[in-house]
Amino acid sequence: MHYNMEKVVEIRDLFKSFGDNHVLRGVDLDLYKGENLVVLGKSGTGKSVLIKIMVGLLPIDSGDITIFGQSIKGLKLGALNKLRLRIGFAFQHSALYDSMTVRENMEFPLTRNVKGLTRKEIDYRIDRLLNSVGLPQTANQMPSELSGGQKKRIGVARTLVLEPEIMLYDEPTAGLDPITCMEINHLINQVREEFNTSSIVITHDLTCAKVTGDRMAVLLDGQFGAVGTFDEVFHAEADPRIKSFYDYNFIQ
Ligand SMILES: Nc1ncnc2c1ncn2[C@@H]1O[C@H](COP(=O)(O)OP(=O)(O)OP(=O)(O)O)[C@@H](O)[C@H]1O
Repeated sequence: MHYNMEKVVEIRDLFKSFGDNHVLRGVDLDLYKGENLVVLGKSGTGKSVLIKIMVGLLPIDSGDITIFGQSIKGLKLGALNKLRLRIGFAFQHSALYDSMTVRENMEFPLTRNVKGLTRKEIDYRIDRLLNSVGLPQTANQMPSELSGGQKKRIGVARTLVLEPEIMLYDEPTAGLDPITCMEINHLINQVREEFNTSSIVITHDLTCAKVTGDRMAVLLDGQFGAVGTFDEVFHAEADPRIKSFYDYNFIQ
């Protein structure tokens, strides 16, 4: 087991609706320190909504989320921004700025959020991360010159530049070929080892789930219907809704 029992995120009885669309209906979930937690669920079940609530981009209807022991409900903007800096969000579409080089892309969040760093310190952090993701040679390239997998790696490196304690990966392997998917899966595990992060990985990719996840949490009809290791969740007597998901998806 890679993680310990200290909770970094506690979600309790969380409700979120948009008009008549009752998306989250009493969600409970914990993220433990050092854990990779995979969130699975059909399209439109509310995975992204949950992540957006966590980083304060959407308000809570009722229930609560506690992050690093602090309730996010009613948090003032200053405190929310401080909390957000401890959470790294690796977007589905790596979201690099097309007009900036890789180095500039990484420098931008750093100089905007951390004051007083010297040129040497900035370069040291960027070079270290480019090495960690295996792409030191791309520093002066434009995003348009990178492959899809390389863009994802740079997206992860850019997220890590602020040294987050929690990483949120939104469909990290979407649109990649199977070999590149595997490289990204290994990168997610490597990031945990190297930077001591706790992570939530949202994915539809069961290979990604199996390789990266300590635990799976399956969102079904507004609640986590099953939470456990891959084998605990995907077994022969599982809920038919999970089995259909599993049969549809499973590769090996
Ligand atoms: N800002 C919003 N306003 C209104 N409805 C929204 C908003 N954001 C999300 N929804 C609705 O909430 C539901 C859940 O959306 P969400 O994006 O969380 O799904 P998801 O599980 O992440 O799906 P996918 O796997 O396709 O990314 C959808 O029905 C969506 O239309």
